[in-house]
Parts: sequence; structure tokens; C-alpha cells
Amino acid sequence: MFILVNLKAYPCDPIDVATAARDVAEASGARIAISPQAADVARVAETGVETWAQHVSPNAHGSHTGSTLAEAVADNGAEGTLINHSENRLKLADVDGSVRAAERANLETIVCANNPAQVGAAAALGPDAVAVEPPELIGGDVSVSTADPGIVEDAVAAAEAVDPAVDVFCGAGVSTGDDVAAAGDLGASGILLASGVAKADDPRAALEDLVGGI
Ligand SMILES: O=C[C@H](O)COP(=O)(O)O
Repeated sequence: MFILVNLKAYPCDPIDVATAARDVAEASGARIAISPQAADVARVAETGVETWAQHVSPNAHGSHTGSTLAEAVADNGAEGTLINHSENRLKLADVDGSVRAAERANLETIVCANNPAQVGAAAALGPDAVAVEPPELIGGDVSVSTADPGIVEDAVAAAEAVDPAVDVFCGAGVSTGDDVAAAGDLGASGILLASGVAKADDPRAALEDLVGGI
């Protein structure tokens, strides 16, 4: 199980969380990555933790003010990127464009989706993985693997039907090792979470608990 921690725009210290994630990954052997704000990608990557962007634009170099280029985050140490997060939805053509831009920059990709139907559509675009997140559970206290296990199983089936090479992650409300273990039992290959670590009083302890479920 791959644990990807999205820091969103939470007011945590990205370096503190990144350092804890690096240490917990090294001690446990678990794969843990941190996805900070674009402005923090370089200094988070400098901690040695696996670093992901929260978004990349479909654009290449050119007259695109405000874009976050895949090439730019890759040059600053990112190894992968989220695309189409529930809080940063894109048009279908732009999801496709962002996946292609990430490929050009050799970034791993996870395309987010609200439900199994969207998972199937996202899988057809050829990302490395898709992540199913019911929007109503994001930021809550109840894990998707407990509140709606069927959506995880259906997402796994939807991706498998389109492209068995595409991994399926799940997210929303995940905060404990038990939540991670339950997601794995449902067929998920990874976890996308945020508040359970970024808003924790002790992010290091939260990460240690999470990897206990792998
Ligand atoms: O990117 C992370 C997901 O939106 C889940 O967020 P959450 O763990 O705070 O529910």
C-alpha cells in the first residue's frame, strides 16, 4: 500500500510533515509521499521524502500565466502528481492533457474521481492510478473504507474492466492503520489522505499508526 499525504492548503509546516514522513517511510519500509503546495515542492523534496504535486496544467512552456507546468514541478523534485482532485476539478480534455503533460515530464500520475463511473473514464486515459473519493466524506471523521466499502470495490472493478494496469487508490476520512487495512482488504493499492496527517497534533504518530495497517 502506497500512502500519499496531500497537504492541500492546510496551515501545517510542510517540512515538519515531510521530515516525519521520510523517517517513518525509512523505518517501516512503507512507501509514503507528501504532496505540498506547488510553492513548497522543492524544499519538501530536499528533505528526501517522495514528493508529489497537487496538480499540473495541461500546458507546455509558453504564454500560460498561472500555470503549474509538469516540467517545472519535475525539475523541482516532484516524482508524481495528482490530477483532477475533487477540490480542483478539470474538464475531461484537461484531465487528458494533464496526464499527457505529466508523462512528458516523467511524473507518475493519480487521477482522482468521485465515483466508480468516473474511475472507469479516468482509467481510460491511461494514468498510473486512479483514486476514488466520495466528496461528502472528504475531511470527515469516518473513513471511506468504513462508510462506503462498496464504492471502493466498485471502483476496483471499474478500473479492472477498462485497464487492469491502472491501480486504484481510495481516500476520504482515512486516519488510522485500521482504515488502511480495511482499504487494502477492499482491493485498494494505496491511500490518498490529508486531514488525518496535516491536521494531526502529532503528524509523526499519525503516520506511524497508518503504516501499521499496511
Ligand atoms: O486528498 C485527500 C483527500 O481529499 C482526502 O482528504 P481527507 O483525508 O482529509 O478526508
